[in-house]
Amino acid sequence: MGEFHEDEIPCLNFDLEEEGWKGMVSKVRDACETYGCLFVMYDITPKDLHEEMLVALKNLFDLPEETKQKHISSKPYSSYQGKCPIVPLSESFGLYDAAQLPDATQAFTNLMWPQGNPVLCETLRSMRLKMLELNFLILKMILESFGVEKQYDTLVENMTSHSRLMKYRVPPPTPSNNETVTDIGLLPHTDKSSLSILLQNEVQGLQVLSKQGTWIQVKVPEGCFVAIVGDVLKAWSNGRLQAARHRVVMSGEKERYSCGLFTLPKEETVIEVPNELVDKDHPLLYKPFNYGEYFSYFVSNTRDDALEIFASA
Ligand SMILES: O=C(O)CCC(=O)C(=O)O
Ligand SMILES: [Fe+2]
Repeated sequence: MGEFHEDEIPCLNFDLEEEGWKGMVSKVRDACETYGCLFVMYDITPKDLHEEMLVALKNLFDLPEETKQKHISSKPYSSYQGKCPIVPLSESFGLYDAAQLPDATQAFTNLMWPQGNPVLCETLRSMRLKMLELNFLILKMILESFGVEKQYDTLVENMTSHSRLMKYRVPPPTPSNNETVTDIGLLPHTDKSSLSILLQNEVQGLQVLSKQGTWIQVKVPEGCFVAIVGDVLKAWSNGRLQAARHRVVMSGEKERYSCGLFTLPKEETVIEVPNELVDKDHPLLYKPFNYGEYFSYFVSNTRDDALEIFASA
């Protein structure tokens, strides 16, 4: 088990005027290779959107259970998930494409508040757009760092998005009879996305597995986003970028709220390592594969090593 300090995960201030684009591109690439994740300070307008979003999340999860259960989707990981016996501390909503389709946010808010809630709807929409913008900005930096920025327009065309809204309850006190209680909020996984952007309240709980195999308690600086490399970028980059395995472990006495914006390829897209990323020192690790087929394979097998089994060359 190697040494690993939480504060090694870089926190980058995306004030590009001050730092310069090229310098930032190389720092993002380093972080994605070394940790598969980074913190980003990203200028938010209006300034308190982050706080408004956290209030919106609380209001949403405070709704009665039967209202929340109305959010049903045929897509996996999208319906409202309330009491789940494996991870009883967490509750979540998934929304497909919601960042790009303004009507989807409206439809969702109308379902939750039939009398309307325009303020909350606007907060959700603005925050999702901000997170989508940041997601694409980082993807652009990654392509540029590999000298394949000409692929950016195609990547954007072939990309869709998914967002998740999450609440984690306070874990129950440890019983005196030594019975184990679960403090797991979210089981260990790698994201099936290209890149994920997360936002959270002040309650920490996210843990990332280091290359050395130890769980790192991540301390997300206030107001920062977390960017996490998903399976798709790992495969596309011929294994050079790390898909960070992560989980949520709850402690303390406050509820945790978070929200994620995931970019993912449209179902029919073929993920293929660019020729520029294959050479004598970097033999091809992943054969071309169809994203929709990979996702279905994962949904029906939910194996940790799904990517390796499905797409190894
Ligand atoms: O709540 C978090 O911070 C993590 C969420 C997450 O990993 C996910 O939704 O994939
Ligand atoms: Fe995740």
